[in-house]
Amino acid sequence: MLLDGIGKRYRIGGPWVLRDVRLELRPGRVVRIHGHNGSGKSTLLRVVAGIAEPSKGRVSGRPSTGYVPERFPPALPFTAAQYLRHHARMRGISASQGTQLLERFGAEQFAGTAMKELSKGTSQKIAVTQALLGDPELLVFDEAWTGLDVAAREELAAVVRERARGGACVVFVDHDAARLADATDERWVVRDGALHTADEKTPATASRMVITIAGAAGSSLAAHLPEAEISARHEGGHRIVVDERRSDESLRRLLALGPEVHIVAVSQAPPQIRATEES
Ligand SMILES: Nc1ncnc2c1ncn2[C@@H]1O[C@H](COP(=O)(O)OP(=O)(O)OP(=O)(O)O)[C@@H](O)[C@H]1O
Repeated sequence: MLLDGIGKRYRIGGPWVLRDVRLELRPGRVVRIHGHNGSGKSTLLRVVAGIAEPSKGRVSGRPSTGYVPERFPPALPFTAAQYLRHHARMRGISASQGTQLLERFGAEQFAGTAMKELSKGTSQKIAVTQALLGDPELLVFDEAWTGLDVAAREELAAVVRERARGGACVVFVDHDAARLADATDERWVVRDGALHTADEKTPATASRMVITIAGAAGSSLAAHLPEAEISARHEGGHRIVVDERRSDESLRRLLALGPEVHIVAVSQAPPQIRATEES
């Protein structure tokens, strides 16, 4: 499947959430999408899943698709089993796969429970199960692991590996940087509406940059730099430590603060400064 020149905004004249995105999704690939909160990851996944229409550009070669949305519709007027049977019918398959998947995720005892009475984690198991029904060639997971218990999280990772080995393409967003780290073939970052290839370094060894600032930068500086990991006063100014992949963004934000903020130096941080997580 190819997304070509994709632009997305939610209203005419509104801001572009995605601009000129090109992404080729190939069989058997596990593709991770990174990005800050609000950068447009879910928007991109909705376009990939075919739930949202792009405002610009073309999507071609769409295969059969299963999608786990970031928020599963609550309070549906079905039991879990009825809901899964309905999806199975729409995909022209027997309902037995739904039952097997529920067993695999440890949720078979909730088949007869009304969807609106399910716990958050069990609802998520149903969301994941419906996406997997019929072995779609493309799986789109927006925080699909969130809310699952440990056993189900491991089971879902195993399913992803199996499906990818079987030729499915899996595109996912997850807050846990370690999720499927060993199985991920491609990493992309949504930044400023554009899609960038991600640095291949793992977060634990990613480089840090130190930005030294002189001038009237007050204690509120950190509020302007949400991506900064450390912000400390230093000889009449500040020192900011930031993941090198976010340093351009920090520099842009600092420049936008005006002439009283003077950037004195930008340098590599010593190796003992490590990232602990990323989004
Ligand atoms: N239905 C919508 N209508 C209008 N604006 C929207 C809609 N959905 C998302 N947006 C806006 O699009 C931008 C990107 O949102 P999106 O949910 O795609 O980001 P995200 O990277 O998935 O964020 P998060 O990590 O917080 O889930 C945000 O500015 C958001 O407010």
